[in-house]
Amino acid sequence: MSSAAAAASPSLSLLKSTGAAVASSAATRARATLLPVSSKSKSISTRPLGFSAVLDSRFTVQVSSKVHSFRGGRGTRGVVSMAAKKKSVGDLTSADLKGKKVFVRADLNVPLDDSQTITDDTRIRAAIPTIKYLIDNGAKVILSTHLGRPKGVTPKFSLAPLVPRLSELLGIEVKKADDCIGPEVESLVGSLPEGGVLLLENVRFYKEEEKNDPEFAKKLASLADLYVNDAFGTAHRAHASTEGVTKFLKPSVAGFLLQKELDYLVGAVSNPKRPFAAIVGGSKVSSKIGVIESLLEKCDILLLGGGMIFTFYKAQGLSVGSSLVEEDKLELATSLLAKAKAKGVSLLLPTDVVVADKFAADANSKVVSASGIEDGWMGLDIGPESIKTFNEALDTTQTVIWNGPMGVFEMEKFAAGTEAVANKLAELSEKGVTTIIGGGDSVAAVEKVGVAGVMSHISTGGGASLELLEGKVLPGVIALDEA
Ligand SMILES: Nc1ncnc2c1ncn2[C@@H]1O[C@H](COP(=O)(O)OP(=O)(O)OP(=O)(O)O)[C@@H](O)[C@H]1O
Ligand SMILES: O=C(O)[C@H](O)COP(=O)(O)O
Repeated sequence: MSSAAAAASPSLSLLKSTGAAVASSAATRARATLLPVSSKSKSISTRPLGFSAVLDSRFTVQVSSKVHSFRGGRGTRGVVSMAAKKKSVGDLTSADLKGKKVFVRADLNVPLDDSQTITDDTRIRAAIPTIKYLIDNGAKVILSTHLGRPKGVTPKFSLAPLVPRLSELLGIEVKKADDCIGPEVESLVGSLPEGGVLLLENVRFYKEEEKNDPEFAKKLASLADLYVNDAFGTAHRAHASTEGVTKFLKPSVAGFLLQKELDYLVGAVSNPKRPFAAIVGGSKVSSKIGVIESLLEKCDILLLGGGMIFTFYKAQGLSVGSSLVEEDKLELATSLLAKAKAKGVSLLLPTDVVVADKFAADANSKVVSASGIEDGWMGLDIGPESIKTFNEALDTTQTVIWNGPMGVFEMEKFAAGTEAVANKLAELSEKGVTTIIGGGDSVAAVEKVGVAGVMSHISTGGGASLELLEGKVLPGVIALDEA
């Protein structure tokens, strides 16, 4: 049985009582979201986007002595810093590349099904521009990646299934080594022609990779003359092939994908066209604290969805039935709401939810107000009134970043909220709004809805994009040479 009886009036007074900017009507909400914006936008620098733009001073201190800080309205209350640019593969000409052995670290960690067929080749396609550029300029490409999290040599994590797709996309026959270091690899590298590509075996077959072992990094480096890091998805890992190797190879430069990811995720977020909205969902508030806190410093509007909202509801004194709640994060939820209020950020929590009588695709479900969740029911999606409110808020924006689904979108019954956000962002993107999808499940949702092609940027890194948005240092980026 499924009924969609939206309960009349959610307990907005409760939601408002701690200061969350949850307004009581769509019109009021629209005004609420617009009010803080003008005071903020005037004080933001209009520097061109570049991946040298960084989220906070921690990021830049180590890469440049030339750091400019901007202090302005609420959006820049944290220090938004700019550092000198990283050197890019595009800065290297055929004079630099012809005949040179180039170690390219990509993130080709793609999903494979039980028959070892690639089920999503996005990461392979994303790595192609850098490899092609190197091929076209006569370099000998030594391509390295990890696949999965193997413990030692594990046949199911071999890179062999990647070779046909890589060859097809590059239009050349890609060779594969059975190892990533050692005499056999050295001999294959020795016979690589200019414009040839050799794929090394899974670099995580060696435990030394994740330990960032200097001797292992040195062995990888000894294969090549210079280094290109295009593995954005792994840039948050200080591993031998992402960080260690840069100590032995000069120049060490950024690939085109890495550069594009940083342009969007760092550039657009630290210097956004305003109004700037962030949509944060996903299962738990604990895994998104850092990103929420960081975005509260920068955004004008914050929309929250997913399993985490029930911790916020409970912190407001609402009943949440058997919804996902992190009891030890109730105080934190209250303080995040207070922080949003103090910063003048328009924080919207869903005012209605889709509840189910069990966590299953065939559960009975109904729509209730945020204050109407009964015992025995769990919230698994945001409701139609919330979708409408979120859409109205998003209609006022110029930049939107989205991380984490609004509900259990893997089950059709609870996918409407996530799909509505995906469709809204597609519509806004077509109108010129900058739309950035921050990796992980939100990317899967956008692909499921079939609107991936229209977004301004879809990150290839789940964990890496989250860490970047939290303002954390990415070791794989820091280690690269400055331009
Ligand atoms: N109301 C809810 N109750 C329980 N689970 C939920 C709810 N809403 C969303 N989820 C689940 O949250 C999961 C995604 O959460 P997660 O925090 O991993 O998001 P993410 O940012 O996309 O993560 P990642 O980047 O690691 O994939 C989805 O599998 C979804 O089913
Ligand atoms: O899929 C990812 O997020 C990256 O490839 C990094 O993988 P890891 O989380 O196993 O380091």
